[in-house]
Amino acid sequence: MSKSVMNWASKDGEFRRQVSSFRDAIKSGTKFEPQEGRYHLVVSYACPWAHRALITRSLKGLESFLPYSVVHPFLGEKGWSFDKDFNGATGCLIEGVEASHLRDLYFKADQNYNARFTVPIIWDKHLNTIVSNESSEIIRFLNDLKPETGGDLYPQHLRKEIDELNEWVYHTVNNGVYKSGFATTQEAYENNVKPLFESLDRLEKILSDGRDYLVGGQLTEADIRLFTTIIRFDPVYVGHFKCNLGTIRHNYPHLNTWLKKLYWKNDAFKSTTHFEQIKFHYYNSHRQINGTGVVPLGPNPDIEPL
Ligand SMILES: N[C@@H](CCC(=O)N[C@@H](CS)C(=O)NCC(=O)O)C(=O)O
Repeated sequence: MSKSVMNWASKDGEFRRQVSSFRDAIKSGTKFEPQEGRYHLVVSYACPWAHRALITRSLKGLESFLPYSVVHPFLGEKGWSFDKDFNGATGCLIEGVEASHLRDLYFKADQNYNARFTVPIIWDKHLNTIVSNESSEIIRFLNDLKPETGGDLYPQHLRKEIDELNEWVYHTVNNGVYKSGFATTQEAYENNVKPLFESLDRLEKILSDGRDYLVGGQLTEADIRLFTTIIRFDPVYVGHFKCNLGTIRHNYPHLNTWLKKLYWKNDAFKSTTHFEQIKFHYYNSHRQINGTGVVPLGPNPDIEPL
């Protein structure tokens, strides 16, 4: 790789997320046939993109079809590692596969791979390769694998509305927190943090009629995609990424209620959220913005009771 993995911002001070490289799907009639015992998910509990896959796996009852491994929450010079010495980190766990770091799997899949080593990935034990490292596509094909379980998270009649919402939420919220936090100029920071809060205002308005879900009166991927950013907002993004024009709990009552209901009423959301790993990862790994690695104790509690 030409530049250090710790080098997040471009020369103009703006953070740009790379385009994912492995873009296949587990799907009947393709080389990635749905088969028990064949696929393995790798996540970081800290990562909002990987969290999408964990929530979907759980909602769709794919626990035995898709076992998973958790990387250590510290993201170092060599990328994510399979160290186990942290509460909840599991080591590589993929039978017959030797890997000390996530990058080892990327190089087994493509020895010329020269982009970032990101989670989530889905590993294929038969073909020894990565099926996908793009969370937005992973959650779609997991949804399609078991249409009868957990409701349809991307129903035909709501697709247009979901796509439209996903589009601005992705750029200004999911990625907006990173673009604010990794900005290295005042201008880049302000150019991203303002649209982020405008979008939070817009979401607050959408939820102001007391609805439980963003689109169509039912749980969809739009809720999953927003949840994994909003659950990290007060504990991490407000302080670490300087997204402090407001907090969810104090300034966004409807978003806060939407968040708390998903978390407390649906175990797929609660059981996949690990605040200790989330806080440890961000505050320790990004030393360019938190030089000491000290993890703040608040907010208390991580998420308010219902
Ligand atoms: N587009 C990807 C983004 C995944 C991503 O950026 N993951 C981060 C963790 S939050 C990562 O693994 N970063 C490691 C690195 O960039 O070195 C997706 O949605 O799956």
